Amino acid sequence: MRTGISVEEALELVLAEAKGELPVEEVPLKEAYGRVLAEDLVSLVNHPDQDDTAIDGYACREEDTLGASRENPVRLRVIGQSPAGRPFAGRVGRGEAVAVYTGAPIPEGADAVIRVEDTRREGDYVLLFAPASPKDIRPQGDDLRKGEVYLRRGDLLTPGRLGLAAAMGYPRLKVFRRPRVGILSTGDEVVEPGEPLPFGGVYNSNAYSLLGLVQEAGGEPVLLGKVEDRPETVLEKLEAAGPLDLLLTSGGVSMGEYDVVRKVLETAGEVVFWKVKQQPGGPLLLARLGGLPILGLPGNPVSSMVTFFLYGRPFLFRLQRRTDSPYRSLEARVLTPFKGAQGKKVFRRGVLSFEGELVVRTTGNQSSGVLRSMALGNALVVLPPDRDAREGERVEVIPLTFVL
Ligand SMILES: Nc1nc2c(c(=O)[nH]1)N[C@H]1C(S)=C(S)[C@@H](COP(=O)(O)OP(=O)(O)OC[C@H]3O[C@@H](n4cnc5c(N)ncnc54)[C@H](O)[C@@H]3O)O[C@H]1N2
Ligand code: MOO
Repeated sequence: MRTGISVEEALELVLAEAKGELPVEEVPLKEAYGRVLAEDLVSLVNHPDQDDTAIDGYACREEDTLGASRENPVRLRVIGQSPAGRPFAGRVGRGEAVAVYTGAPIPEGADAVIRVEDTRREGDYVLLFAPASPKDIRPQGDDLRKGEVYLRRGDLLTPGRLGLAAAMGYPRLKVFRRPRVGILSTGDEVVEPGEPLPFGGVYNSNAYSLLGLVQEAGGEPVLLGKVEDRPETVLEKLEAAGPLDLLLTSGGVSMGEYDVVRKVLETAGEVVFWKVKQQPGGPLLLARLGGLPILGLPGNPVSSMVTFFLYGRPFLFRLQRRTDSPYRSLEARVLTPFKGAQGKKVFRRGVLSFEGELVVRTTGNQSSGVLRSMALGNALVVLPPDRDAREGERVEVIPLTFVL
């Protein structure tokens, strides 16, 4: 077992556990939002399908209209129309025009369009007060070319990508099965909301903040309740949970030897590391039980959330082969001081905003037990070991908003 490792080493060891392949399932487009593509998508069509018009007006030959103006209009004979979806079948010859509507194919023979505002219809004829131009013709395949790959395995299906998949002609998509993430709480003082709170008790907030974080990361949370004192209960809960891709435990990792989860992991499984040089979340533990990776998150409400965000989320992204990063760093100017820690990388909670530049303020009390900081804050302020941040300095911040 390794111990007292850096944040970077810990992340590497966690990611090395994301070896499994998630099964692939097929879903209709209307259920695919927020899922992760399991295949590259090649466009089945061109978009536009043909050269088409971006404006309502008339299609004609540019050379027939050169020099047209208010004073000297050009007169063309209207030989038909081409609404979107019902293309004009004939050919546009010299001195002729076809009425076209946005999205309609440009009729054969025409190489320019003019907007209706620059014309006047006179029975079978149209007067052009300006030259027609090719600039409002959208060439075939301007957006999508048949046979080209526009979406890749591992791409999160955002609204724009869902629309793109539809535009490429796919009614159903192959996506990865959501990773199943077990959430197991420990601690005799922990009770479920709704139950009476005994003396010294605390409501189980970790299970629910983790449930939200797992869902944000594309996973399917499986609430496993609370572990009792007997080591067998851990194994019983795991058996009852069915197959999992990751297990999160919360609590009972700081001192270890009295903790039931740690006992089980040391005897029935294998501890990879325990303790990372960071705050909050220093007592983080990584283990395996059978083939199942386990993150032993510290019990303090802020610590369990921050460690999931820094390690659990990247693990789930890697497992889903996600092409986007689990988090990103920005630089912001500090408007309130933040305190660092000796020998530890520190993750304070802040409110990030744009006020002519990116600025960050503290959420207030930075204790690992003050969950309000995670509810108020929208960013982690990252301080290297042995470094405070004074007002006016620039610091690294990691937004906690989940799609950038
Ligand atoms: N002597 C030492 N004491 C502590 C150390 C240490 O190194 N030496 N480390 C501190 C740090 S850092 C942290 S973080 C915590 C981690 O503690 P555990 O993971 O063992 O968690 P617990 O002791 O069970 O609980 C800590 C705290 O969190 C509350 N908690 C636990 N589970 C939940 C839950 N599901 N929902 C809400 N709150 C929960 C619990 O009541 C405690 O207040 O240890 C420090 N101590
Ligand atoms: O570092 Mo512990 O994780 O909150 O106090």
